[in-house]
Amino acid sequence: MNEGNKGENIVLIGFMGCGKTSVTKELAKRLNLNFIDMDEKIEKAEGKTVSEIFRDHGEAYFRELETTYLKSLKDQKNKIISTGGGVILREENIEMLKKIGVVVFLQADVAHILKNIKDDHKRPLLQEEQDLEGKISSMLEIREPLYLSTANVIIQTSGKPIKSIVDEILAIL
Ligand SMILES: Nc1ncnc2c1ncn2[C@@H]1O[C@H](COP(=O)(O)OP(=O)(O)OP(=O)(O)O)[C@@H](O)[C@H]1O
Ligand SMILES: O=C(O)C1=C[C@@H](O)[C@@H](O)[C@H](O)C1
Ligand SMILES: [Mg+2]
Repeated sequence: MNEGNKGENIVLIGFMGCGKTSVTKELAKRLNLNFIDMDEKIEKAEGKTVSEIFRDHGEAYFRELETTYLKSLKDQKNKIISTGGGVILREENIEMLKKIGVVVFLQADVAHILKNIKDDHKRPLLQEEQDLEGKISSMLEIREPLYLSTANVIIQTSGKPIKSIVDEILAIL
């Protein structure tokens, strides 16, 4: 893998519903490596879903858990790591992500994101949103520059099947 050693992990970042978890699992299968899904690990450690953590303790508490969990990944090697969509909101997280592995940004447009999340109510920041499309657009406006400046590799995912996205990542790395 290029990009120096960087723990030889692959770290996937991107907006909610861009496909991080699905691509991570497929990449891990193809490379015969283990994967880590940060949201799933935090849920397991807390014994609650992400939505329940937001409901019971608020977003700030979840962000602390996210940073603490990220710190615990510093000695990981040869893993495919899927992050939460908001992991790039903290500068200290960005610095850690860059050290942990090669960072791949799955860049999706609003239509692709909307299609992937519309029947799924597990994302607290989008729950009970009347104008889902408008909300995604305004969040993307703030987050896109952060994803872009964190990433070593950018992959367009809109309209592509998971397998093609994985093929593209493997061709680049
Ligand atoms: N390229 C794609 N083509 C078709 N379906 C997709 C694609 N990417 C994701 N999906 C579907 O969209 C849904 C959300 O995908 P996934 O959970 O992988 O996203 P995520 O980026 O991990 O989201 P979150 O940040 O909320 O964890 C899943 O049902 C998945 O099967
Ligand atoms: O984009 C976000 O801020 C989030 C995305 C999810 O992966 C979860 O980490 C949580 O719902 C917050
Ligand atoms: Mg996910």
